[in-house]
Amino acid sequence: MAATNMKSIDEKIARQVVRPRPAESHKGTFGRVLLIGGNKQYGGAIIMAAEAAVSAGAGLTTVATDPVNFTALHARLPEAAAIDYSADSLKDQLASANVILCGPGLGTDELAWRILDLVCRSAEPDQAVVFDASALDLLSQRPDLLKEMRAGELVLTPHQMEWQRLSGIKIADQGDRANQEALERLFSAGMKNVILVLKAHRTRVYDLTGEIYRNSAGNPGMATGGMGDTLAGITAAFIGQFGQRLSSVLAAVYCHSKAGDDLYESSYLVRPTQLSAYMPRLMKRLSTC
Ligand SMILES: NC(=O)C1=CN([C@@H]2O[C@H](COP(=O)(O)OP(=O)(O)OC[C@H]3O[C@@H](n4cnc5c(N)ncnc54)[C@H](O)[C@@H]3O)[C@@H](O)[C@H]2O)[C@@H](O)CC1
Ligand SMILES: Nc1ncnc2c1ncn2[C@@H]1O[C@H](COP(=O)(O)OP(=O)(O)O)[C@@H](O)[C@H]1O
Repeated sequence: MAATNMKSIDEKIARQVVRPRPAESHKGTFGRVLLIGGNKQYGGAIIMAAEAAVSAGAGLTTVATDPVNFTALHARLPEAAAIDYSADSLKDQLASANVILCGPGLGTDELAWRILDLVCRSAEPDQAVVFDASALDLLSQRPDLLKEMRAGELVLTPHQMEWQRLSGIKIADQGDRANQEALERLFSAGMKNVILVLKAHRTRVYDLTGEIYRNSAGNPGMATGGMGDTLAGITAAFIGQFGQRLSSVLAAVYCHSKAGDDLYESSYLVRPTQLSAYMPRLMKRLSTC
């Protein structure tokens, strides 16, 4: 196992990543993000993820979902385009995206398996893939799919129960050494750009170099369904506009929790949609002073 070294995820990292926008930029500068998920039961999950992606600065956002969610998505988020995730056009969308987020509210039925298989097989080295929620539950039954992926960057964002399913490590035993070893088992030796975001009260981020990062922000007001979908959307947007880099993921983790902390100062709980709405102001502050 590689040597371990703990670092803090704090405002300094976020400030280095969230820089002022170049004057001559356009929507294409900030990434094409494709979000896949939202079955008939969990349309809210992919809508929250998409709202987070748009609010965190994704240049172009497309949502591939069950058509039953189209009206709600268009009403809630006119900035995003929508396609049917069971249609052949998903292949074209997968080919043209810079960042693919797969999983929020996807479910675990046969269609979900087909979609996951397509994402795993089609991702190219110039693309980043973020797996969250249902996609992680499916991958816990077929972890071999991960080893075959060619994506330039692969980000897994499990909470502790999802990580238990994927790694086989019980929540009580999820120490740094065990987590690192499980990550190394899940991926081929040659894969470099793999990032594990293990969500909890103090989220930890691991990569295959042995570095470990511990989040310094976050609060119990964020313990609300949809908060992880929101982090996944912010993460995809940050990779899309700031690049396929570990620092983009660390900044996303920090900004998500810092936004939660700012709102928690005057509110008993933090709704995921409020957190998303606050993101542009937080990013402006981080980028300017
Ligand atoms: N409005 C919506 O449509 C929502 C849909 N969701 C989707 O629902 C699907 C299944 O999610 P479920 O929440 O039912 O099942 P999960 O598998 O996500 O969670 C199962 C249980 O794990 C436990 N757990 C233990 N440690 C935890 C930790 N550190 N953080 C979070 N949970 C922890 C919790 O008690 C939780 O009820 C996913 O696809 C997800 O995206 C959720 O994101 C919630 C909101
Ligand atoms: N008590 C807490 N302290 C700090 N952060 C929290 C707390 N509870 C939840 N969070 C954060 O909220 C998010 C919850 O993610 P997740 O459980 O996947 O939600 P969902 O599946 O409902 O979208 C994670 O980023 C987690 O770190």
